[in-house]
Amino acid sequence: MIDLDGVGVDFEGVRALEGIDLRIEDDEFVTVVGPSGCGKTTLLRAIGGLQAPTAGAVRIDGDSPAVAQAGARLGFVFQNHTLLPWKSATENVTFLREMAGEEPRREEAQDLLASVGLEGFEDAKPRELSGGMNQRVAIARAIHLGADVLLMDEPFGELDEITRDELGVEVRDIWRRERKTVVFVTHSVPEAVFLADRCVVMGATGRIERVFEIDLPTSRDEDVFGSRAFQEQVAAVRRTLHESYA
Ligand SMILES: Nc1ncnc2c1ncn2[C@@H]1O[C@H](COP(=O)(O)OP(=O)(O)OP(=O)(O)O)[C@@H](O)[C@H]1O
Repeated sequence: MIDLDGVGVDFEGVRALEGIDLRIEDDEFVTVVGPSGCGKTTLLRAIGGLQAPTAGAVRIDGDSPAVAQAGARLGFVFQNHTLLPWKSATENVTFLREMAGEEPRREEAQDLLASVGLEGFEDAKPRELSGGMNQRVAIARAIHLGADVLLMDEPFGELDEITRDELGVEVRDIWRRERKTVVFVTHSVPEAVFLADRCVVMGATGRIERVFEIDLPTSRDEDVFGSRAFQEQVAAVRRTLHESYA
């Protein structure tokens, strides 16, 4: 369980986060949505131990994020996939465990690559793969690391809309299969609603404006985008954002 208790972050004169109280249960898929500069990345960095809060505390199963990170319980997937350009897809997936002194588990890595749609690309280098394919490798890498918690910051931000939709469906499938806790930051309202069990809407002041329980089937495919339930919830989240920024 991830517990944020009164978390605030100040950067010399800029209040990026204020009074964030949020509890994320194990195996939950939580999205964080809001416009540029509202503090989404800072929130994710605070959860991941990459940014120390100036107020309040973050706990992951009772531990500090630094302890959780040292135990490889946190996996990061960022907009820029941060793969090593000279390594193959398989080597990029196994690399972090090797760094920790383990024997590479190539077969397991290749099964994971197949499960994210990359069968046949095991030996390809990042430059030989599209942006969406490289993000799939980065997701496989985080899962291979054995992290219980995936922290994803705009991982599809640079991809075209169709690829984003496809990857969204895949990430939900992976999440269901692997039983991970996911915190996923995006500025896309439809993406935030499609992926989430709960969607956290950030307000202009670096605060949580509202948390929506998303009422959609657990198993979701592209058909969800056309459903009335989906469109109504997208509209409700949009209304909250517009009210907050009015
Ligand atoms: N290292 C830093 N030093 C100073 N100010 C910062 C730093 N990091 C973030 N900020 C400021 O904190 C606020 C929140 O930034 P943050 O990156 O968390 O927003 P965001 O919602 O993720 O934006 P985006 O969607 O553009 O990535 C912004 O005003 C930003 O300029």
